[in-house]
Amino acid sequence: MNEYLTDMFGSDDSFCEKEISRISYQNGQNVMEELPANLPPEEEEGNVEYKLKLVKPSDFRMEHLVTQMKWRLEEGQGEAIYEIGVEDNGFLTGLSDTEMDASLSTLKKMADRLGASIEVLREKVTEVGERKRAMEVLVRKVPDDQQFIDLKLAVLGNVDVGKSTILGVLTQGELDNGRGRARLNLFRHLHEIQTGRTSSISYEILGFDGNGQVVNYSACRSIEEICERSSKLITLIDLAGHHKYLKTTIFGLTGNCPDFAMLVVSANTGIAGTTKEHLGYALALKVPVFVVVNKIDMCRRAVLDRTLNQLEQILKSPGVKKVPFRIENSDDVLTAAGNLLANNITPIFTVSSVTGDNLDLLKQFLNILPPVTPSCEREKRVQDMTEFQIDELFSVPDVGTIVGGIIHRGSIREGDQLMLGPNDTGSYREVKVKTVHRNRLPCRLIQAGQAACVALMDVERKDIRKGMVLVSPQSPIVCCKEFEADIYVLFHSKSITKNFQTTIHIGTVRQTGTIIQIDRDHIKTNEKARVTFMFKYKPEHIRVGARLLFREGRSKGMGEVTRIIPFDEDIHR
Ligand SMILES: Nc1nc2c(ncn2[C@@H]2O[C@H](COP(=O)(O)OP(=O)(O)OP(=O)(O)O)[C@@H](O)[C@H]2O)c(=O)[nH]1
Repeated sequence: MNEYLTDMFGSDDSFCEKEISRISYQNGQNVMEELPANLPPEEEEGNVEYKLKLVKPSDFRMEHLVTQMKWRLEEGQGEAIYEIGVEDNGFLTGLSDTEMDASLSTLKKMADRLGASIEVLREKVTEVGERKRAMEVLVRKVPDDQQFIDLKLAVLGNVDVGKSTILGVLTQGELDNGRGRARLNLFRHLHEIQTGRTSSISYEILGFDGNGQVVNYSACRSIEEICERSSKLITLIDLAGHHKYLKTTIFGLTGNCPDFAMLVVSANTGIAGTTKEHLGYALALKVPVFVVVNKIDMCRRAVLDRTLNQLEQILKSPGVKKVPFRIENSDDVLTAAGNLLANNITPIFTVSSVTGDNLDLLKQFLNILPPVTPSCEREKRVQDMTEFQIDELFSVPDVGTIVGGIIHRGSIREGDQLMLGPNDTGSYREVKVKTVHRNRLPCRLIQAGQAACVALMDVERKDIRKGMVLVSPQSPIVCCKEFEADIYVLFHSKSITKNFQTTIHIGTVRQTGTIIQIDRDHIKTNEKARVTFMFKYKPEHIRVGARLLFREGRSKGMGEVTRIIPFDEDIHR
């Protein structure tokens, strides 16, 4: 973390101007070059496979090809990219039409054997001498232990930029009228309909079928139907834009562990209000970001260019160090999705929710967004002891108490015996899982990384609070009221000393805490320190290595938990 990120959180709104004068930039140009004529050499690991041709393979070779496809799909958690007509060193040799047709037919047979679908993403035609073609194909197969491939996407941005509207348009399949029509069905509370502002977190889903076609409410009547028809499902987490709801927004971001964040900016107002702060939080939590500039129907080209330039300066600034990449066509979408994680690219879309301009590019991008966690890491977490973090509570007549949240480790099945806690005195109690639901549908099993709802037997709602966990009975207890952390102050008007009180966010834990020890007299903006925090009210279940954010008024900081001081009830009496 360096000092420039503090500009994201500081109260100094002249940041953009300062940055513009500090950095030279190529006005309006994509920093990425055009897709090269050749690709980088094939990598052994990962989900991308190069195949020069797949013409009439022998039975023996076919077996090998199918096994290899299965492995590539596992590497990509259900998605693999095949580059046909490309040599292992990345050279785009290309194939004649007949060879390409035969290769695609073999690829289709291989996919059929595994129950996977194929979708051609793009084609390159080389015209030097004889006409030759190379193709990029997406192979998708929902892993056996999953109902669909799923990703979580947090939607961030200032108030009124059109976050709920974009979600409404994507999930309902109907354009907006510029006066709030599309966002209407996303609101949860009466006061939200009255003010038009999102104050709580709402979750929407957008599906894609095996051919990359959108599956949403335009053709489906229920969430069940969307889930059934989708092979990839994106959960869109609509977070509030207004400053007043910043705590809820941070909670949504830390508690939901999104795979990606979509920062929405209004073309006519540019970087305003909470935009920089939202971007800063996503960066602090290391969530990959892409930007959607909305409402392009409302402004002149010059105004849009000013917004884009402003954005590019912030993204390129030393604290952010991203490569802004404007998306203008389908080719850009594929380049951006392929480079998002490895090459620090931040794609910038320019759309209108009223005219629908470029929304097809955004949908295409969402369809091919790759999974973030490497498959080996995911597998390790699935095998680990269970830990489910609670971020929502419901009481349903005839069912009882239901907890919603994310399973970070292990798996949960109906009938499992788990420990629920910590309560106010730091203890955990045995509970039995009645049923498990994902996307409002019952399911057999949930696994690490998934968001789900778990109905518990014989537990009263009043005995549970957000931030509690469900863990395996064998799990080591990591409950504490005091913990050590390395912190970094993003903004404080003076200096932070011992006894400083702040709201601490760690995953779904949100509680006031006090610095009771600090390894120096005081810390100011841009400075680091090792501190000991003490929660004000009750012990919490947290882990070493967890990222934390703290915020009080205009003071903001981030850090990492380095040591847990195990909670001993007697000491705290
Ligand atoms: N002309 C035009 N209006 C839009 C567009 N997108 C959204 N709007 C309008 O902008 C207003 C604000 O949209 P919302 O979706 O409520 O904004 P929001 O970012 O979700 O706001 P918060 O929930 O308060 O954070 C509504 O009246 C929309 O109809 C667009 O592309 N063009």
